[in-house]
Amino acid sequence: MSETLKIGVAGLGTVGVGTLQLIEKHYELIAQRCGRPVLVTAVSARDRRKDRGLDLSAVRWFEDATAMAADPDIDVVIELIGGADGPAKEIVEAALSNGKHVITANKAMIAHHGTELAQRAEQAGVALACEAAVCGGIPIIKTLREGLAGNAINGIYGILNGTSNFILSSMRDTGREFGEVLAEAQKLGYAEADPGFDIDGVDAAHKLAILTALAYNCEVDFDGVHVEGIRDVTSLDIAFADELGYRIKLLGIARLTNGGVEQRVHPCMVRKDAPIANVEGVYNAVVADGDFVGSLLTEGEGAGAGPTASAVVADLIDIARGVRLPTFAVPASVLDRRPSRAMAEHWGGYYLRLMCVDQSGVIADITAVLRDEDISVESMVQRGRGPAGEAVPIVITTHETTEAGMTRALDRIAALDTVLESPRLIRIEPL
Ligand SMILES: NC(=O)C1=CN([C@@H]2O[C@H](COP(=O)(O)OP(=O)(O)OC[C@H]3O[C@@H](n4cnc5c(N)ncnc54)[C@H](O)[C@@H]3O)[C@@H](O)[C@H]2O)C=CC1
Ligand SMILES: N[C@@H](CC=O)C(=O)O
Ligand code: NA
Repeated sequence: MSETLKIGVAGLGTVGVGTLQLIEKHYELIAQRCGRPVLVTAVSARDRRKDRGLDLSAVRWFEDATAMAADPDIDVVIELIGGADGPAKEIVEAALSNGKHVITANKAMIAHHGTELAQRAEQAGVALACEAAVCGGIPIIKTLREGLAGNAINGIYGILNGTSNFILSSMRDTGREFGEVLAEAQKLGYAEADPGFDIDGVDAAHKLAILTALAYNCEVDFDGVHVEGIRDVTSLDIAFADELGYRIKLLGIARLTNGGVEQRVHPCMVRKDAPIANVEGVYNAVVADGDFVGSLLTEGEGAGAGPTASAVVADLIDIARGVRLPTFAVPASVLDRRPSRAMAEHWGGYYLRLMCVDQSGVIADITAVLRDEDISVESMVQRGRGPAGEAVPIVITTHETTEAGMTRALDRIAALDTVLESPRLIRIEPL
């Protein structure tokens, strides 16, 4: 067997601990598959005294992870700290400039600096691998870069955030409140250090920006993603969706447009019988439509220690085997720049929920605004009879129309005296 591959791991939280456990448990299996032993010889985290249930007695401890990244006795640095900038980026840059391969689960960093870091890795002749950064255990980067390499990708969409899918599924199935389910996702190790990234759609947008670069050979453009999260999705909307034959899912969607690319993350109404509607809990799924392969759905756990460690170690095994692949589907130096399509140009159906005073003329006023914007109503439901002055929900679904017209209509509807709360809008996605 050839020489041992020596690993330094920065960050020993959910993913770091899971990765060390996997490498320890499958030491023999990994050595067999790589034709050489793979050993964690150094680690760095914030608190040395913390009990992580790991035996670190034979491993060098670095207080300064950047020093670890520069240590001549380490071949591969695994960055599992998180954050687009700060220590994580410094460590990765130090590792690359010292000629070390890097593996990272850090989607925020790749979404913001992926093109530049991949170029640095290529110049240094080392790997920068990030399978764990997108959809945890699903090998979606490998799928796009390798398995579908012969296809032009017509479109790609998916459930890209485990925490928000867990919240939406649990709210629907158990009637539990948003906050309570989020706390459980945090306890299970699914959520980001700042869970706002999960529930406001930012984490899904990080992943979508990476998938777009892989699918369309373009630079990673996080700022080009339209982002909305699930904070405003209520149990009432979930119940109305069910009644109308839909489920609410937070989706990331990317498509080529004329000369550009459309990238959007927002809650969607999807028909209950669509495969993606039945992906529940912490599971993620990605549907890629290739021109020769057709539609391909991959599904698996998108967060948590085990699935994420599985992806980290898959990258590690590639490196140990001597496989050298670019971070994206083409070398970073030849990635194109593609302009993003504005959300105002979106064309689709809409679900609107309005909380209105229960009096005559209300519906006529609302439909008059929709008529003025040439928006055609598909269905309308009013529930209950409220006591005088109390709000009752009116739910409207529309045929396809423009986002710009819908935004103008909603501004006027929100200003009506009989509409008591901000209107809720959820886009209907025909998948
Ligand atoms: N938790 C999950 O399910 C998944 C997480 N990720 C990503 O993996 C990365 C790590 O996530 P988690 O393990 O959940 O986070 P975590 O918060 O559980 O762990 C972070 C670790 O980094 C250490 N750390 C912080 N600053 C440091 C520094 N300056 N030097 C050395 N260590 C430092 C902390 O002590 C802690 O051990 C993040 O980029 C996250 O987005 C990716 C996929 C799934
Ligand atoms: N917080 C993320 C973790 C995995 O990327 C999620 O919930 O999906
Ligand atoms: Na993955």
